[in-house]
Amino acid sequence: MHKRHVVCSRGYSYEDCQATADWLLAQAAVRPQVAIVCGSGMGGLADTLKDQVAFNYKDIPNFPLSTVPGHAGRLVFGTLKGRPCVCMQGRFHLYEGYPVQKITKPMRIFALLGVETVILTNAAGGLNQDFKVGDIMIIKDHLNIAGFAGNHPLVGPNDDRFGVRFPCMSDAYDRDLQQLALDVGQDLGYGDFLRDGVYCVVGGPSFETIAECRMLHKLGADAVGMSTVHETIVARHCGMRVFALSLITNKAVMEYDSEEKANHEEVLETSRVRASQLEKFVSNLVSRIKPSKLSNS
Ligand SMILES: O=P(O)(O)O[C@@H]1C[C@H](O)[C@@H](CO)O1
Ligand SMILES: Nc1nc2[nH]cnc2c(=O)[nH]1
Repeated sequence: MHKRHVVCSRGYSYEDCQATADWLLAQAAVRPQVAIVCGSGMGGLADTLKDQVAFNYKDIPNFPLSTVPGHAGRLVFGTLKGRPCVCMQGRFHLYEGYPVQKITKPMRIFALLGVETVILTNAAGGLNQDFKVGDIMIIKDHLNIAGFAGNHPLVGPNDDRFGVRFPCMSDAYDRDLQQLALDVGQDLGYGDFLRDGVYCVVGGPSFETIAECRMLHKLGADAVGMSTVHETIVARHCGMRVFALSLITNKAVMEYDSEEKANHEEVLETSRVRASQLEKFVSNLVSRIKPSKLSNS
């Protein structure tokens, strides 16, 4: 009981999430079916929403703040090809010093807004040697190594109003949405740079050593990044469908004689180069997702 009180008082309780959702519902007329989280340098996606109502994170009650270059810190409501959406122009990462419950709180707020589908995007380093910089990887599964050791967003008292104590994750990434994304990619002529694979989350903020990259690749990861997995787990816990993609912004350094060095500038530059194609890809995907219930917006 005492422990529950401590967790609630930190601002992650059902009531805290509901208060933020109610505040947003009172400010914005759009009732979003789809929530989109923009990865590093991919915030331009949010600018493509029509009839926008946008909030700076600092003005939203009980919302975290973005601290990373390439993450603007705005929540944008609007429509994408006529579909009501909400877009996070900037996300939160463990390395910013936030507890994992805080960086995933927006997922719970989205569920309370009535969102059915979450689309997560990220920048990631390519571990799969067949991948090239600029490839888009549809995430089919993840490795949550920190989660094995207890740094997991669902640690703590479970509130059944969100979801069950022991949620299944073998279906974390919706297979129908993966197939739909492949179809969309083919239709757009993106076949040459569309891949699928396993994403591994690490804590960051340092990029990986050569030995770490080799280890993660041997463990089955095709790409490595610092986000997305925690959001996926919480979104699934709340019953939302998840589609996620990685833009391969750099090749993970796997050889000791390599002169390459991972850096955030390259990440942002690759995102900039692929920005308009990513926007097209996500907006076409959104337009082809079938809502499970009719929206009143
Ligand atoms: O928010 P994402 O996962 O796209 O950001 C990645 C991981 C780090 O925040 C940053 C490193 O360049 O990009
Ligand atoms: N951990 C990690 N995150 C990234 N985000 C973009 N590229 C990378 C990378 O190489 N490693």
